[in-house]
Amino acid sequence: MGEEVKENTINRDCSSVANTMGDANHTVDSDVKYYTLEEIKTHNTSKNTWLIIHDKVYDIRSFLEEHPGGEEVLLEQAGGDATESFEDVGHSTDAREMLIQYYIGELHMNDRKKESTTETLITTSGEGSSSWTTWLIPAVAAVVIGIMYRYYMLEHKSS
Ligand code: HEM
Repeated sequence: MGEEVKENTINRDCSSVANTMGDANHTVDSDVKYYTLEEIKTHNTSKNTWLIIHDKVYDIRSFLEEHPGGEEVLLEQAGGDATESFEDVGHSTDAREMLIQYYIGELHMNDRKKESTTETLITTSGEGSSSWTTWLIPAVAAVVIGIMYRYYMLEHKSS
């Protein structure tokens, strides 16, 4: 009981923080609860099990015994980000749809990884430079061959 009251207070605090974050959230749905990583980490036992998958927070306490992959794997990830292990297994569409039942909120914006944005930037710039060299090397080669051919023809004519 006491814990529930505490959680509600934290949730309200978090969503008010999220509401003040402005453009980072685009339109902020006031019904969505935002949880900090610090709070999620405290839900790491078999009686109190939260997981993060793709920046969404799930309370999977009631699902532990039902999980076809066993409860151990879930408990290993409890209180943390299970996105990678969840994806590594290659869960079915059914498994993904099941997640909805356990959804309780979102990972706080400040605790989300920014890696994906960096990766995209690196990939984009990498692709850009590779397409540039793709046409430059054959173009230079064609010009050099053209000049060599011209010299060869001139020499051939004069002799
Ligand atoms: C709440 C999150 C999860 C849900 C709803 C879920 C659901 C399911 C379902 C329905 C299956 C049956 C196969 C399928 O339909 O894909 C399954 C299998 C499996 N899951 Fe999960 N899973 C969750 C999280 C995880 C995590 C975090 C891990 C790894 C750490 C994991 C590991 C496995 C493994 C290893 C199997 C294969 C079991 C087998 O084929 O013997 N699952 N899961």
